[in-house]
Amino acid sequence: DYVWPGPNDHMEDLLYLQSGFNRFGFVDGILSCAFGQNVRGRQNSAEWIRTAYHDMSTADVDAGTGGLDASIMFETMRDENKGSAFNNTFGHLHSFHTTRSTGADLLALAVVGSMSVCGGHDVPLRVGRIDATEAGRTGVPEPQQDLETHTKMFAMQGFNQTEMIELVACGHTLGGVHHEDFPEITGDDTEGNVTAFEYDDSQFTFDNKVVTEYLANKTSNPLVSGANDTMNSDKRIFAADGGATMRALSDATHFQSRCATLMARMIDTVPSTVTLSEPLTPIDVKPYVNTLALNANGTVDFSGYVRVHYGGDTGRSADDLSASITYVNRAGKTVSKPVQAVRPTWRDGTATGFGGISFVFFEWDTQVDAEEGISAFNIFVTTKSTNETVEYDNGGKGFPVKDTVLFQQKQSCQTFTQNESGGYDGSLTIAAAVRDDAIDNTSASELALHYAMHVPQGAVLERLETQVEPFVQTEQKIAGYTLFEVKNMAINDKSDSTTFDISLGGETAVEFQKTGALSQESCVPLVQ
Ligand code: HEM
Repeated sequence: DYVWPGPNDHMEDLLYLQSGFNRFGFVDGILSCAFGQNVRGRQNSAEWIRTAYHDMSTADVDAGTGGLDASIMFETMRDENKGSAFNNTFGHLHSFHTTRSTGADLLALAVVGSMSVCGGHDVPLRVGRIDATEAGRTGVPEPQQDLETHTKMFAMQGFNQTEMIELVACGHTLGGVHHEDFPEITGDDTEGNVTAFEYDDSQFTFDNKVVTEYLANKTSNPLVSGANDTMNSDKRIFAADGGATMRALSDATHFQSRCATLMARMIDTVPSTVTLSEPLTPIDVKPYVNTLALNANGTVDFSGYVRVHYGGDTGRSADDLSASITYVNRAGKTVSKPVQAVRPTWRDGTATGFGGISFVFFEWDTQVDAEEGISAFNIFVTTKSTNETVEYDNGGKGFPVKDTVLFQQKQSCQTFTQNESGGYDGSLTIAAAVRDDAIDNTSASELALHYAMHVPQGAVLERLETQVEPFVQTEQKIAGYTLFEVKNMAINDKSDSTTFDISLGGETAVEFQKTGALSQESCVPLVQ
């Protein structure tokens, strides 16, 4: 059973919080299946799926190398990777790239999201992919190659002949061929012109028209009916088994189910060194601690959200729910009366994600006595109509909270100033309050910032490198805590929105805090 915090919490947020309250907004690049930021000829959903296939297609499953590892971002200059789709795709993934969401996992999510937005069946999302740090081998299939070559290439990727036909048909239900990139196929090189794989705007829907139109001998697919037969790779592939697989795919339900299965296999083809998680499922009741910080009154501000899954087969209805928390002090004793968590008015406090999953949020905001401290909290969800309350205690131990080191967000800040060469120099200050009894036990110098610095690597995504920086003790002491700072640390302009952890004595004390929240804020002193 799920225990909070989990290693995939952030990916679960990216998958399930698309719109509404506390949205993460991965969907913004695929607001509809046809969406392409109004750039003529661009369809992001199609580009994202094509990018994933090109990244995966250089896998050698017997050798256990390649697969979905984002190596494509280093391979965009190759002839086998024509067009702007790959850089565009990673341009979107860029703002979601963190230590908890690799480029390759985000590319897998891009496929899952595109399938969802375009009306395909749900594709399960496993996570744990690791990003390549350099280009991989060549070997993406190209239209001018013959059937035997393609069959061998797909076999190397782990797909037999039937699966090759299916995967190509599943991919080529979206988008089309760009004239500027493939004039030898389309007979025209006008920028922005696209010959779609399907008639009547059906390339904007994940359906099996690419199959039925092919079987009816009336297809717009330029890889079937193109004037230059050498380039008609879909024609050769679709007919490879005499049409049996294509006839089977003319059944819409069979098409959808095979495509969901094969798209999942496509994104789950990873190097043998990678272990993928089980498919993510919506976490039933999940908390978010937004603030745990010392305030000027010498108490600890403790605020966050309770997120409850409703609808579907949960049996819950958002309007019939309320939530509260209680917390336990450092000694393990329940000290608080229930703290009511309030449903926000913003977006009705609800959010939805891929796969039609819905959540309702409740917000709590309270103060904890600094001396008594806090070690855990429990969540209570009440069904108002029946007055029935269920306690969620995270598998028995409560939802853990560490109050040894507090990240002082208000005392932290980040600024950027323009330098002489026209770029920006950043400066970051992070403040933390450390409980005095913890300093006595460990040397204060062991308090360290672990900063995920973005380092350019000749690709759209930067490499994330952990920069470890010691904190310096300040004179300021409040309520049994001493303030520490990493002051005016120089950061590059690629790192304007990243994350950090804080460790004490080699152990992580504060995790995955976002610096984006600090932008343009000035550090506010903690005055009593
Ligand atoms: C022998 C195998 C394949 C060949 C030769 C091939 C070839 C092509 C070509 C030439 C294009 C036009 C690209 C452009 O102009 O932007 C294209 C588009 C596309 N391909 Fe493939 N493809 C193959 C397999 C696949 C597979 C297995 C998938 C995914 C499962 C896929 C997904 C797509 C998508 C979604 C597009 C549309 C891109 C857009 O509209 O931007 N392809 N393919």
